[in-house]
Amino acid sequence: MTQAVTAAPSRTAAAVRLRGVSKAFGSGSSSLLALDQVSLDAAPGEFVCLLGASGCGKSTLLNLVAGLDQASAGTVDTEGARVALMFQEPALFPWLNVTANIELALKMRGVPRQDRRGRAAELLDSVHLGGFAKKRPHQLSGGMRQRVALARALALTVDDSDGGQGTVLLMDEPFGALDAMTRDLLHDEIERIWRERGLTVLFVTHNVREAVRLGDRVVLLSSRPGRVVQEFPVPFERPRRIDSTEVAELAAAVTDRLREEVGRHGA
Ligand SMILES: Nc1ncnc2c1ncn2[C@@H]1O[C@H](COP(=O)(O)OP(=O)(O)OP(=O)(O)O)[C@@H](O)[C@H]1O
Repeated sequence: MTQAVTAAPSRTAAAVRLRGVSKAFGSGSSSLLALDQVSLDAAPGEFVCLLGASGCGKSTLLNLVAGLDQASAGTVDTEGARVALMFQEPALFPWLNVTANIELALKMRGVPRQDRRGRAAELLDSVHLGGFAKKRPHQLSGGMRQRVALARALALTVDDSDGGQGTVLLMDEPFGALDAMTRDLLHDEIERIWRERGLTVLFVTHNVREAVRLGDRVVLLSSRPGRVVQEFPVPFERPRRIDSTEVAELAAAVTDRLREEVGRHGA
């Protein structure tokens, strides 16, 4: 294996900082501890993948970072960053065309009416959907719908002062429902957009190879309750191929560790 290895850039501040975060659902004897004392940082511009068995609290963790839910203990800090969330289901409004779906997000972000059409066109160009502005969601493939969902997430974070720097994008298995070929293309796309916009990404997936293909770092969570078990830096040069030897080898090591965890908890 002769692939070049690049050192991770030195980073100082954190865009996302979790310290001793626990989350319990319910109370008394029926209470369920979903996250237990999770401490985790994502540096500005870092791509962090969260991996774990089903039910280990990955979505709960993203919801806490998004401010959609409150931690039972500990602190969640996003340093004033704009935070957007993207899910496995694109959840577009079916009665609106692609442009109108994006314009609605821009409206929610407070972009003046006269600027919305142009901004929506820019965002659609950036996800390579410039020719599909008038289509309704049902006229698009699953991969295209996820591109629209990505453009909409970016629309919710527009800020002219910094061109997108200072945005935290939370992605909850965004490509989980797509076929392998489409997913591969979208890996290239999200990597390009992440780079161009200097986004900080927290990316939840069940797919170990996907995590190694995309992440600067892969964070492995245990289940019941979710705890950080191990972090794997991914030092390989980008762009990576999901079927490359180096990705496969590291993914195998991560999978072994994941199996140990799943075995321990009987999930
Ligand atoms: N609102 C809720 N009320 C009660 N329990 C919840 C709630 N949300 C999540 N849980 C429980 O917390 C645990 C963690 O759930 P979460 O959805 O965060 O896991 P996950 O790792 O994202 O799972 P998956 O990989 O299957 O999507 C699970 O046991 C789940 O049943």
